[in-house]
Amino acid sequence: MLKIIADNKIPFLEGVLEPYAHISYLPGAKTDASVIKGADALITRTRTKCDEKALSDSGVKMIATATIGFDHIDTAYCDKNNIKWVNAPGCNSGSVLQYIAATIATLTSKLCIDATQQTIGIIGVGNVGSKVAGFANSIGMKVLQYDPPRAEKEGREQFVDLPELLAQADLITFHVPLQRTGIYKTHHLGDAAFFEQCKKNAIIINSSRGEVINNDDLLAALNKQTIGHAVLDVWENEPDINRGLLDKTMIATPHIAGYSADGKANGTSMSVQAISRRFGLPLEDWYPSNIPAPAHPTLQIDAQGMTDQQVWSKAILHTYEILEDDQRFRREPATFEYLRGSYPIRREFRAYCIQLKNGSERLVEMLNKIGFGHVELI
Ligand SMILES: NC(=O)c1ccc[n+]([C@@H]2O[C@H](COP(=O)([O-])OP(=O)(O)OC[C@H]3O[C@@H](n4cnc5c(N)ncnc54)[C@H](O)[C@@H]3O)[C@@H](O)[C@H]2O)c1
Ligand SMILES: O=C(O)[C@H](O)[C@H](O)COP(=O)(O)O
Repeated sequence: MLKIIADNKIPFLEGVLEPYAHISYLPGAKTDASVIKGADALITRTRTKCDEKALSDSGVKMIATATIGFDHIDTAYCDKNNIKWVNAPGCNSGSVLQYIAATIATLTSKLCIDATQQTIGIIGVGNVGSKVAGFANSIGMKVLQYDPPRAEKEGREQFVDLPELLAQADLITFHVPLQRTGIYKTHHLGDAAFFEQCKKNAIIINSSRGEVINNDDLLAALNKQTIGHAVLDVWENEPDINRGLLDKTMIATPHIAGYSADGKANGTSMSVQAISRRFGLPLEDWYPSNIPAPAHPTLQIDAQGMTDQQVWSKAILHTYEILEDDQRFRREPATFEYLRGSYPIRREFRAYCIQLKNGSERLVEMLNKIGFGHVELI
């Protein structure tokens, strides 16, 4: 019988593959060579290091990671050794969008900023970055996009170069993969020289990978007030993060930007479907049917006397109050992995209905563009 090892923190998976495979659920960080030996396939998260040390002599034929990022997989080793690997492109991009939207709603309110007067610089415009660009456009921000691999393929028209972005952007948000080498290297893309080129009050947001920013340089830039603020979901050396940097951040979370239930369901189903295709199982269309509904799926807003920004902020923060994650984390930063493993159910915008009293067609269109499931004037 097919033997599969799956990370025990992948939701919606239990019971699905059991009719066709012997499946063991193990903690991701402890899934090493000693337990992998003899398995045909792995279903992982980012915490399982899939490298030569773990895989050589294991017999593993396929690795499916239920995540967007795949920097925990030595893809060159896998390719050379005929181990098929797949990630789950875009699976939780809607969740990261919700994280960025909640960040913008929170910051604009805290700092009394009019979003329509702000320029956002997006570094990496793939699945997540393009959703962030669409959101920023829909709330009236000016958007600058930096993505050299795309610019090379598609032409430079919709992209700027990095110095231009850094000179103009009030908010800078990273959505690149972690690449340690090569012409498109992103490791420590955010370093001292990068922060020197930013506007003095620039807000840096990182929800991509911790190592994309040199955390010591970011802390120094915050201390020297070379930049204004930082919002971090990802950190160098997780879970043992730089506590000095944590203290200086405006919003801090333990790598949960992609943790919506929707994103996890997408990731799990993409992994199951890929395993199914590889091993000929009848689960090629499988998708979880048990995603919990939001506690309060309908929100009524009386827009009388409110600005558009107040309305969309209220709608966004109803779905995701990001400061609750921030506070939980700051209270006990040492519980980084526990907070991730016990993350509450969060549903994305599409699971919500917004009823607008005294609203306008313009606001309805804006909320629809943001991605709410249903928006109506009442
Ligand atoms: N915090 C979280 O929970 C969370 C959730 C999902 C994804 N992520 C991470 O977010 C990142 C983006 O995810 P995605 O789904 O948008 O990935 P993606 O592959 O769809 O897009 C990445 C984009 O970055 C561009 N890029 C590559 N090298 C670049 C460089 N040197 N400079 C600028 N742009 C460059 C690519 O051309 C591509 O368009 C990944 O690192 C992923 O692991 C984090
Ligand atoms: O790459 C991704 O998809 C995200 O970073 C994801 O949220 C990582 O989750 P993990 O596997 O670490 O639980």
